[in-house]
Amino acid sequence: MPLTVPSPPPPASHLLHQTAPGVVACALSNCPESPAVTELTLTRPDDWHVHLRDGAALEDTCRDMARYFGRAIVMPNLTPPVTTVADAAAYRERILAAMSGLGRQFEPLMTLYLTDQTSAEEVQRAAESDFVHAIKLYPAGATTNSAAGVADLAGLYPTLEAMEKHDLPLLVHGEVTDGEIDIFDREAVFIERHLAPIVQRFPGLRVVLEHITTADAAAFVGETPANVAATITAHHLLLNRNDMLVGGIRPHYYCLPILKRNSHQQALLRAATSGSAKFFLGTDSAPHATSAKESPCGCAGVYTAHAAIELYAEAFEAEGALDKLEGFASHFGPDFYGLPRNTDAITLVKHAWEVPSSMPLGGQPLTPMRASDTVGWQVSEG
Ligand SMILES: NC(=O)N[C@@H](CC(=O)O)C(=O)O
Ligand SMILES: [Zn+2]
Ligand SMILES: [Zn+2]
Repeated sequence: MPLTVPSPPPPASHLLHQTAPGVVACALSNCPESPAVTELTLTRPDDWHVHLRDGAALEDTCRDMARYFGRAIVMPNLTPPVTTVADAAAYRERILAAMSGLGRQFEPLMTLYLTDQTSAEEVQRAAESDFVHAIKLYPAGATTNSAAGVADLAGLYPTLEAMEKHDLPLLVHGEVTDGEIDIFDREAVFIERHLAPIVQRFPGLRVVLEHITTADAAAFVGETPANVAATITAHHLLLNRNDMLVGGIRPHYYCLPILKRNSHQQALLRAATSGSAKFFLGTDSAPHATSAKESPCGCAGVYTAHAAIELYAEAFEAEGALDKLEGFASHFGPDFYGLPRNTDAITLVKHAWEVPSSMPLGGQPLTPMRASDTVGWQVSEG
């Protein structure tokens, strides 16, 4: 008599179809019971930190951004920076004009650039406008176009008080600029010296620590109340400093805050895939012409807008956490900003495609992330 071998029970961590709407198979990439996910439908995502630049570049950055993102928090670090509601209104019109030929619904969410001169009246005007959604703090000299940033953080307290009162979120490039502090430590030192005191002093202020790069930042945000959140980029999830520096220096991976060691990358992956609503998608896609990156003094910034959600899908897939992508990419950002979630959807398919070696940026060549290499996911319906 043949023996009937009962099929083994599914592994405890088996993620069935129903656990995430749109996931067509087990979301564990190495699941022995079920084939890997090949298709994923998500609520339309938004990008909560992007650089669209200005002038001729806008047409190119907007084209990539409007492919499937519904909205984006647009960084104000132009030259000169966007410091007033009137500046933001004019910049928004330029973005909408660049978008107009694309036949796409896309909403730019504008931000102001905080300076030592930002007044409580400007904060109130921003809060009362329906298109300025946050104010961005760049410590002076910390990153690209930050020369006009804040020199004296304590001097800003009246402005932060006004932001807390009007419930206008503070976005933070969290790095100290002190020449004594090693570049790899600048985020952790900023948190200890500046961010922790701000969060303590203004408990009602909504704060987003942007593009976090360290275990220290993930832990700080994880431990604070719900008014403090963080964005995480795709490149900080996919890369660490070895990718940038071993076997030759790769200037296209140079960004700020700089890529950290592998243990920090692992902490970011854990935070992004944890399901915590405090961590959400912000690409920090930051285009610079190839000539400005491949230079004796190259600019900081990685361009990912051409493949953003696809790169995040790779990172989440490698963690066996594709079922956590929708919360991170499409739910937690609007929830934090007090905006409705998008109501339509996009579909990603597991299909490798090649990124061009070069893309245009306002008439100049730009080298996108994964240039001449493949990305494993593709948006099939935007
Ligand atoms: N991230 C970067 O490396 N660069 C950004 C600025 C920023 O977000 O810090 C840029 O504007 O180029
Ligand atoms: Zn920054
Ligand atoms: Zn940025």
